[in-house]
This record gives sequence, structure tokens and C-alpha cells, in this order.
Amino acid sequence: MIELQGLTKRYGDKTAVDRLTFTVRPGVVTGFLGPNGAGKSTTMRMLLGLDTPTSGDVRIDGRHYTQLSEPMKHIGALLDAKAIHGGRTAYNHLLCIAQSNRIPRRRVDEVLETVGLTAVAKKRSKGFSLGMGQRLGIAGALLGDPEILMFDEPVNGLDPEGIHWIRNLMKGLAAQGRTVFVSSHLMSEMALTAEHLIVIGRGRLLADTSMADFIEKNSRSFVRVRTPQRERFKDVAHAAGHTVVEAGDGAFEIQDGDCAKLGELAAQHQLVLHELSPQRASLEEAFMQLTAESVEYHAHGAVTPGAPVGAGAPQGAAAPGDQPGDQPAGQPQWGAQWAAKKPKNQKKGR
Ligand SMILES: Nc1ncnc2c1ncn2[C@@H]1O[C@H](COP(=O)(O)OP(=O)(O)OP(=O)(O)O)[C@@H](O)[C@H]1O
Repeated sequence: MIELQGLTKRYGDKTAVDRLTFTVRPGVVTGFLGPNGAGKSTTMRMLLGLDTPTSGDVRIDGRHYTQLSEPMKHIGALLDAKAIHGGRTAYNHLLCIAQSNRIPRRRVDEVLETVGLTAVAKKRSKGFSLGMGQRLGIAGALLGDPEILMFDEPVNGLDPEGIHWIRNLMKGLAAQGRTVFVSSHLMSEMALTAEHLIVIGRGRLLADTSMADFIEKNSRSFVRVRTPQRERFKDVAHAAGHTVVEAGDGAFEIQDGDCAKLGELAAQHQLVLHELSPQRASLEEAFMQLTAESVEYHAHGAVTPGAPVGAGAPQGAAAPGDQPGDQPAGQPQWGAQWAAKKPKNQKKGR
């Protein structure tokens, strides 16, 4: 179990982590979400004693990291997959860690097998792809067979097979009763992996909730309507008290609408419908809504899908998808927020 109590970190007048209080429990994968610069990595570093809190407390199974006599047997972490001596073979890299942490040599073979690197165990890691480096970092985290595992953006650079593998690995570790704490900016990935969510923005806790509750409470539900009689439909819907918003692709979104009632309304007025479908915002949208105020890097001059007809588009408001390929046509500005993300190995020279 990981427990944070009022955890705060300031760098000069910049508050990177602001009075965070939450508990990460065993048995489920807990996703740690937040926009760029939200304070995820700083929080994880403090957890591992790599940064000193300005105030507050963070404990691993009731103790500070520095109080753990054999820390790798309590908590395994992947913070930066590039933090590896490239001249060493994968096997020797892990062996060095094992020997300096009183972990038996046989664990090196076991974890290499677990992460699928046995065949390249005797190769120098400087020739490894990003995905292989991630796997080696994960092997290092697993080495001490710890009850708590923490991964900072573990799917960065992995191909679809690798992403699938790590998703199953994390779920499997949680199913064994371990505590699994994983940060990611891939919202769709978290939706498939995490059962519990901690969301932060500008260092502050925004949500500590189950995935299902998070989506339920933060996402909007609406009905999508496509009709060739657009103006008449808008008049009829407005007259019936509905708020009609442009979806951006010619369709309308009716907030808190009910498909059956909207269908009947259209039939009463002899309106032709080409689409009438209930929609629930995805985790991406829920996340974007929740953190809209806390995003550090905004793209400007955007038109946001889902803005009420005739209204200005709120900056940083919800939009679907977290991959460039998920973006609605004509909405490239949305992805720019995530595109502004710094690769982990290029950040802040630490
Ligand atoms: N060593 C440091 N000195 C000064 N400011 C720092 C330092 N480390 C982090 N920060 C600042 O603290 C804030 C939180 O950074 P952090 O890296 O923890 O965020 P993050 O959520 O991990 O972001 P990202 O997803 O972009 O990696 C940012 O504004 C960052 O610029």
C-alpha cells in the first residue's frame, strides 16, 4: 500500500505537488493521470526518496522509502527506461542490480523470461529499441519480486503487441494481490488497464475514484442526431426545451437527451432522421473536462467539437480520442495539447 498525506513539493515559487493525500491499494491497477506538468513524476520521485518533500508525507507499507532495509523487495519502479548503462548486457545490468540488493541470481533469468528478453540477454542494451528498453526497465522493477510496483508511462514506445503484453502484465500483477501504480497520458490505455484512478492537475488532487465512477461522474451523455432537415430539427428541439450543440461533422448533440423521446419528437414533426444514437463520453473526454483548467500547454485558436450552437468554444474542453488517429477530422488542435508532452528522457535534466 502507498499512502500520501499532504504531500507537497515546491521548486522556488513553483508548486509542483500541492498537498496530495491519497492511498494506492493492493489488488487493482491504479492509474495516475494528469496533463503535462501535473506533478506525476515528482510525486513518484518523492515516493522513491529521489526528491525530498517540502512538506507532507509519503509511505510505503507504513514506512518511508529510506527506512526500507531491502527496498527492491518492497517496491519495484520504472521511472526512466533510458537510465541504463548501455555498455552492459541486459543480463549484466540486471545482475548488477540483483547483487547490490541481495537478490538471488536465478531471479535475473526469471525476469528476463517474464519480459521476453531471454534471447537478447547477452546483448548490450545500447542496441535495444525503445520497446526493449522498456521491457528491461520493467524486468528491473520485477527483480526483487516486490508487492508494490510503480511504472511511469510504461507503454511509451511500445508497439501494439508490447502494449497488450504490459496491460496483461499489470493486470496479472494486481490479480496476484500486488499494488500496481501506473502513470500514463494514454487515456484509452488507462481505460483498458486501470480499475482505479487518481487524477491530478497542477499538483492538486482532482479525482480519486473507480474508473466506472470517474466516467459516470465526469462524462456527459448525449444523443447524436443527424438529419437533412437541420434548421427545422433545431427549432423543434429548442421548442421542446433541448440544448442543441454542433458536433462539428454535421450532426447535432443533444445534451441529456433521450433517444426514444427525441425519435418520437421527430416523428411528430415528420422530420427525417439519418442517425439517432445514445453516446457516452469516453475516458478521454472525461479526463479533458476534469483537467481543462490545469493544462499547462494550450493550443490556441481552436474550434472545439461539442460547443453549443452559436457559442464560443471553451479552451481545452473535451474532445474524443488521445491519439492523433482518434481525432475528429478538422480538429488537429486537440492533439496539440498531448503532442506538447516531453519525452521522459528529455525532461528537466535530472
Ligand atoms: N527539478 C525541477 N525544478 C524545477 N521545476 C520542476 C522540477 N521538476 C519538475 N518541475 C516542475 O514541476 C511541475 C511538475 O512536473 P512533473 O514532471 O512532476 O509533471 P508530470 O505530471 O510528470 O508531467 P509530464 O507528464 O509532462 O512528465 C512542472 O511544472 C515542472 O516543470
